Amino acid sequence: MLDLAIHHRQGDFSLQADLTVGEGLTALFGPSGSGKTTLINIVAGLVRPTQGRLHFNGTTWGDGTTFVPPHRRRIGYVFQEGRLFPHQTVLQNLRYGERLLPRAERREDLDRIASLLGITDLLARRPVHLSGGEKQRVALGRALMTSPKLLLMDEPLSALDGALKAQILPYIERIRDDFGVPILYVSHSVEEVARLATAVVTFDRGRASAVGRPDEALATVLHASGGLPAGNFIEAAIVAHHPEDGLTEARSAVGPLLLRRTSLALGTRVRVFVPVSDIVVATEQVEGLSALNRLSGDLVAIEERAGAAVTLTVDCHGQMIVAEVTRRSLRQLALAPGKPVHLLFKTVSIASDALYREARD
Ligand SMILES: Nc1ncnc2c1ncn2[C@@H]1O[C@H](COP(=O)(O)OP(=O)(O)OP(=O)(O)O)[C@@H](O)[C@H]1O
Repeated sequence: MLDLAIHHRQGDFSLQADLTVGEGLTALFGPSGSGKTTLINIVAGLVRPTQGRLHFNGTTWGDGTTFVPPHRRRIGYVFQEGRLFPHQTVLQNLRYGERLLPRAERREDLDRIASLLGITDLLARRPVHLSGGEKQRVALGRALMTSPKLLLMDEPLSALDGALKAQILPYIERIRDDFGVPILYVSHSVEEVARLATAVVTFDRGRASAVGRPDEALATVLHASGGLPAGNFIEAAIVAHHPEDGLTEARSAVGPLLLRRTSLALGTRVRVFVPVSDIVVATEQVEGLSALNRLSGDLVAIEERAGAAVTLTVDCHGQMIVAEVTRRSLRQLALAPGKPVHLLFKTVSIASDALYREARD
């Protein structure tokens, strides 16, 4: 467990963070320049905070009197662009991480890591002969070969295009699920965070907010930023498959959900992303509509935005769901806080890549 309370000033920028980070993958999420990299550099010992304390699993890494240098923290660090040693082979790059450790502390097996990351056939190559995605997998392997107690990943996928990203995501999921090492993961990408994170710390102009659930943190951030694709993350468990209709049924706190057919096993926990733009708002139960998903709740907030759009927040059995209507619909439906509403959306509108497997049971 990582426990920190720090204040750091660099130039005009100041960072304030008071957090406890547990196991799993904790995403550090926020706009450019909000302090994410500064925070992980402080955790790594590469930047010494102006003030504060940092403890890891009961050991003090830094406070007013103690400062544990980076190489004694047992941290694996994966950077945006890999930073492999260009003149060494993949095997030598992997062994490098291991050589930093006394023999008795080497826990990781090279064959296992190479196979986990799908790089066994690349061991004799030099980085110049690897694709971007392969390089990043080797960088992940090198970090794991140091038998780290904590992994830091600073936008490890941001230099890769969409298809390569999609190839690497499952490897990061495996590391998260198989290694039992806490991961701090810096990202700008909602999709990455939604898929990978078990917890999220949001950053806003140097202020790191407490660790929260991914769906709540992301919904709040998207809502506040007005960023697209704004939407709702609904946590659910797969309860039935209906192959005859090509549908999968899931149960969630907001009600039953019908999804496009997936091959996930019954009981698997998923996060379903429902874009705001896909939700239709009704004040009465409507029949004769093709939308298969219907949630009910009470309107709790109305926020008029620039242009024609109005954002509604609806309390559906305790979870806030955000929807959007036009000003005209707001008037015509006489929407007001406290009014019961129904939210309808089509099953088919849930894109397959918006269905995320939950990290842990
Ligand atoms: N050595 C430094 N001296 C002064 N200011 C710095 C230094 N390093 C970073 N900064 C400033 O601190 C702020 C936070 O930077 P940081 O790299 O932590 O942000 P970030 O959230 O990781 O951004 P990005 O997502 O773009 O990587 C920025 O305003 C940056 O310009």
